[in-house]
Amino acid sequence: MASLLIAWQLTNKHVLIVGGGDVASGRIDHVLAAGAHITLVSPHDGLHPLTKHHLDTSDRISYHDRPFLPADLDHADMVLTAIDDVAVSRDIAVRCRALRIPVNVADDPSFCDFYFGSQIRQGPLQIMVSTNGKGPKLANIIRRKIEESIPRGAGAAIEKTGLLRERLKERAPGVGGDVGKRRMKWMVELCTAWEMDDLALLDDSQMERLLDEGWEHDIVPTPAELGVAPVS
Ligand SMILES: C[C@@]1(CC(=O)O)c2cc3[nH]c(cc4nc(cc5[nH]c(cc(n2)[C@H]1CCC(=O)O)[C@@](C)(CC(=O)O)[C@@H]5CCC(=O)O)C(CC(=O)O)=C4CCC(=O)O)c(CCC(=O)O)c3CC(=O)O
Ligand SMILES: NC(=O)C1=CN([C@@H]2O[C@H](COP(=O)(O)OP(=O)(O)OC[C@H]3O[C@@H](n4cnc5c(N)ncnc54)[C@H](O)[C@@H]3O)[C@@H](O)[C@H]2O)C=CC1
Repeated sequence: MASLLIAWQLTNKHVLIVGGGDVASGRIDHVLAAGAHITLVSPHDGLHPLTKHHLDTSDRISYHDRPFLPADLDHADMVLTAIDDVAVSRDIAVRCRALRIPVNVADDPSFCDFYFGSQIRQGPLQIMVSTNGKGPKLANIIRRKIEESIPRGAGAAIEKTGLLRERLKERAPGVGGDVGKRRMKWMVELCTAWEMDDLALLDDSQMERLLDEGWEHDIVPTPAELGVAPVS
């Protein structure tokens, strides 16, 4: 079976991480990037230097210097185990299943509700390569190849497009219906007609003109018409 690929929103949710070694330090990175609060349970003598660094630098981690206790699962929205004790890992996973808490078990895929993947983050651009558990090292190698081929302006273009879509929704508010259809059609035409590098260069006033001269007249001006010029 394939898996469902989604971008799970974790802002202000509570994630329990059990274990503080090499694998856990990577999990902490990803979970902090997603804006969640972390409870980390792991004896201090097994902490990886990167885990210690996270503890020193983030105020979103509550740390407990001890082995896992079942009460740690109270109030957890998600649980990640990354420990070198498969019996404990599986016990935690079974408890999570009973409580219907989604769980990832780093050392036993058959107990995972979801897998991690090899990730790229460039501003709002997020790419994850998954081999569905078959070949994590190959996921890493493929991710590096993809990284090399991402257009340089992609992150900035997405950022600007996000701002433009917000302004468009302020100007033409409403969810769904005719206004939704019209907004989507215009955004599709704009993103198709413009190069990513041009979108990345849009400044505040050009964005306003794009809405005044483009959206209001149901046309898509060219970058040159708005004075958007790539630096040569
Ligand atoms: C199922 C999954 C569950 C999960 O962790 O969510 C899982 C499971 C296991 N990994 C193991 C080993 C290794 N994992 C890596 C690396 C990564 N593993 C990651 C994800 C996943 N690993 C999920 C599926 C991913 C997918 O679908 O493709 C990555 C992509 C993401 C991340 O962990 O953040 C990250 C690269 C991050 C990056 O590059 O960015 C390396 C390479 C290295 O260390 O250099 C090795 C050694 C080489 C090898 O085995 O390939 C073992 C022990 C196997 C054994 O004992 O023999 C198990 C358990 C098992 O398979 O039984
Ligand atoms: N999914 C993946 O990508 C990968 C998974 N693994 C597997 O993941 C597991 C963790 O790997 P590493 O981080 O490299 O191991 P590690 O040995 O560096 O770290 C294990 C951590 O778990 C802690 N721990 C052990 N028992 C605990 C308990 N009962 N409660 C709380 N904390 C406990 C230890 O103190 C230590 O901090 C291993 O079983 C390994 O085989 C390894 C590489 C990649």
